[in-house]
Amino acid sequence: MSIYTVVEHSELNEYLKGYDIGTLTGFKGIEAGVENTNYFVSTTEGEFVLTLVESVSAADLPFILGFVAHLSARGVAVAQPIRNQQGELFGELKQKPAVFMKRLAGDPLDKPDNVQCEVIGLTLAQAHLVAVELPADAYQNIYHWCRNLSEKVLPELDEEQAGQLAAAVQAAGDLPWSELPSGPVHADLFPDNALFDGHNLAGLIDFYHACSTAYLYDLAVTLNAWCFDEEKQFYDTDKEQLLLAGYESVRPLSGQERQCLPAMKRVAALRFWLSRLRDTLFPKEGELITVKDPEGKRQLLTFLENQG
Ligand SMILES: Nc1ncnc2c1ncn2[C@@H]1O[C@H](COP(=O)(O)OP(=O)(O)O)[C@@H](O)[C@H]1O
Ligand SMILES: N[C@@H](CCOP(=O)(O)O)C(=O)O
Repeated sequence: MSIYTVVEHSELNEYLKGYDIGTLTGFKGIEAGVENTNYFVSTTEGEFVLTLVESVSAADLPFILGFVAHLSARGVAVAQPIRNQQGELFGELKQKPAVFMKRLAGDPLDKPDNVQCEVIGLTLAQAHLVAVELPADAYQNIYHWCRNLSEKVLPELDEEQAGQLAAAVQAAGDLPWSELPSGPVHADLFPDNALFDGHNLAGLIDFYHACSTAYLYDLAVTLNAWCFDEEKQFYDTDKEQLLLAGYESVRPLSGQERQCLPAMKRVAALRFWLSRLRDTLFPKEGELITVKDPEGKRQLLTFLENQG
């Protein structure tokens, strides 16, 4: 559980006065999540999720929440952000940017099945098609991001891991980033960021990694997260084929994207190995904090490197 910032009843009551979503009847810290503080909030008007955003600054939120609001308005299955009485998508509570979203009915997935993989592939492609309508603001060069973080992390690693990390960062720089179709993407579409009710997708959540970058990177992150079982060290090719088929039923990959996909899956593995290393080696302070094991992503990278 990650609750970095504790909110009192009176503080939430006061904050709710800036919204037209009823008065407070109850609230509870959420026992999942890694990077932000989340509460389930019940009011006389319905069920909501309050997020105190810890992972990005307020300056990033117009892009992130504008992207989610656009997806929602265009009918992509995402949690709907709530505007306050000033028409803004976020305010401030406990000196943190604070966001209300409608609470979705489903549950986050742990181990997705084949049908859920196909559904997520299709939904991801719908998001990419609609994202094309937005300006590609907040461009993130994933290679530079990895290179910068690797400089901080490398001195802490043993020789073998440092060698693997440095080689993977160099390989990430070899991809033709500027030639690949790019736009706003989720960038963290793990199964715990998709709420399902059986095979019905209630919606995608947690857009706080959203940025503009190659759509293929977003697809690679999603493939790795949905098809690789970190405990069993098993990349499920049936799931991969179904996820890709779902995706390409809406947005077929170009020849270049298809050719770059194996290398991009290695970049995606590297990206999350690095962020988990950072969170383990340099933990944030907080009341109750979940840190995911970096080793699973290093093993995924090794698996993908051995595949060639
Ligand atoms: N709109 C929503 N509807 C229902 N549950 C939600 C919603 N947003 C977040 N949650 C719950 O909160 C948990 C943590 O949210 P998440 O955005 O993944 O946090 P973090 O950014 O800290 O990783 C989710 O796993 C889910 O249980
Ligand atoms: N998905 C990332 C961690 C980011 O946390 P999230 O809860 O915001 O998705 C990982 O698995 O390393």
